[in-house]
Amino acid sequence: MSDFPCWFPADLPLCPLRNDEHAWLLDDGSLTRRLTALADGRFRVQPLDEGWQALRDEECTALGVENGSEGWVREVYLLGDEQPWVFARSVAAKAALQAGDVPLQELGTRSLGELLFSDPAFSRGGIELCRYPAGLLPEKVRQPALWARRSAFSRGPLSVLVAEVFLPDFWCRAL
Ligand SMILES: C=C(O[C@@H]1C=C(C(=O)O)C=C[C@H]1O)C(=O)O
Repeated sequence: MSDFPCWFPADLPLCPLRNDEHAWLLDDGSLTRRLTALADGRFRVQPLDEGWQALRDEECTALGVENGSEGWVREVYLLGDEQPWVFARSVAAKAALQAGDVPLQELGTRSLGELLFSDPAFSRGGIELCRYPAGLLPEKVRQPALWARRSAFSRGPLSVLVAEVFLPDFWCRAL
């Protein structure tokens, strides 16, 4: 299996998702809000890794910057009932972030979704899907072929690319 994600547009005519998977992966509202409701309020964001790093090539392509560009990388678990339900990796290019006023680096345990969805100036690009490579997941939740989605939230020159991998404990609760 490849160790980089092969994203494809979610609106392909032959979408391979089951209906219940489709309803979660293609919902374009705030995932934070939906998970909070599913967990009856017992939802929180647990930061795993945050910092300036070289972005992956597929991320640079999606953000329209040169391969090898630096950016802010934020990896978190979205926990429901204290279980990791979603692994999320959000990235933005350094130059665009430093030129604007979006405090991605200061979020900590605050949900990025709250920030993005509270600012109507952000618009969301199309959703892409993939079976996420196991090797890119934290060891605790590592397994092959989990469904993931990604989309970019843009405001002026800034794009924040958010990838979300839906973990088995989530599907146990959601289905
Ligand atoms: C994009 C959203 O934000 C969520 C919250 C994140 C965070 O705090 O880092 C990351 C990705 C999302 O799962 C959302 O709620 O829809």
